Amino acid sequence: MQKITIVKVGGKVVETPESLQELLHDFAALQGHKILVHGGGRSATKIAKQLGIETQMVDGRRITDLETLKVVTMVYAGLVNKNIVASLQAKGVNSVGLTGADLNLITAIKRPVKDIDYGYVGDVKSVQIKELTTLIQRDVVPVIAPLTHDGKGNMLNTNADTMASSLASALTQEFDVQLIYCFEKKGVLSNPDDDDTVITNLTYKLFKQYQESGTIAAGMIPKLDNGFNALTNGVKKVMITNTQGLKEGIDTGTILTNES
Ligand SMILES: Nc1ncnc2c1ncn2[C@@H]1O[C@H](COP(=O)(O)OP(=O)(O)O)[C@@H](O)[C@H]1O
Ligand SMILES: CC(=O)N[C@@H](CCC(=O)OP(=O)(O)O)C(=O)O
Repeated sequence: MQKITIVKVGGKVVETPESLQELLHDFAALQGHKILVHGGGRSATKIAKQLGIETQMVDGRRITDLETLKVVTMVYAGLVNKNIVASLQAKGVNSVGLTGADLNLITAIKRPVKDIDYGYVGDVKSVQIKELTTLIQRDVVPVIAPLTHDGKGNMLNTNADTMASSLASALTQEFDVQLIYCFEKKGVLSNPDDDDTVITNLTYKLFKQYQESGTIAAGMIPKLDNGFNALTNGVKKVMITNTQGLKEGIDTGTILTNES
């Protein structure tokens, strides 16, 4: 089976031009088939503010009302995605920017309202990899924005970590998949205030213990849930790291493991 690397890059890296360029430089140097999934939550919040739209967050999660949906569609599928594609072209990487609506790649269901109404947020329903695989086999590098569609004509805002995990899981039908979550820290830390406390191998059991003690918190919880889901679904390797971890042949950061 051919190999593929899926890199997910988060909001803080995307938002700072220097760190984004460093990431794209390392991504461009990666050998073999690859996909970049990007976030951009912080950029969306900033542009919304400039447009006079206030961002509402509940427990760190965005409430996507109709006006916010317009903003995230413009920012994720437009500003962020196309700037990444242009930068990759400048580095000799022939890439194509896609959302989940393009090629009918990812359909989602609008999240049902329980205690909180998250608005136009999509929970992934299905991933169609046929057309994507054709592009990949032609050495095109897909750059994927965190948006899905509901099949009835509506775009939905979907968490970028979940998009990456769902894509990685679906692509195991055709490829040996490795998934790398790239963010601003060296990895998952056993002391969140000390960057030199990277947990090199993390089991699900240990993750839950750290979550219970509050050591692993906030955005790291859904990121790890998504990462372990991918591992369960047959993804060969899941790593959480910074841009350093992308450099060929270097295993830095945290590797998720099934062994206990
Ligand atoms: N134990 C931990 N180790 C590393 N980061 C942690 C930990 N606990 C919480 N975090 C937080 O998780 C955040 C990453 O989640 P998130 O902001 O969703 O990532 P992304 O930048 O990919 O969107 C980090 O910025 C960090 O503040
Ligand atoms: C539904 C949902 O959570 N959507 C996210 C999509 C962007 C994202 O995931 O960006 P980061 O990777 O930078 O956090 C949001 O709007 O914040």
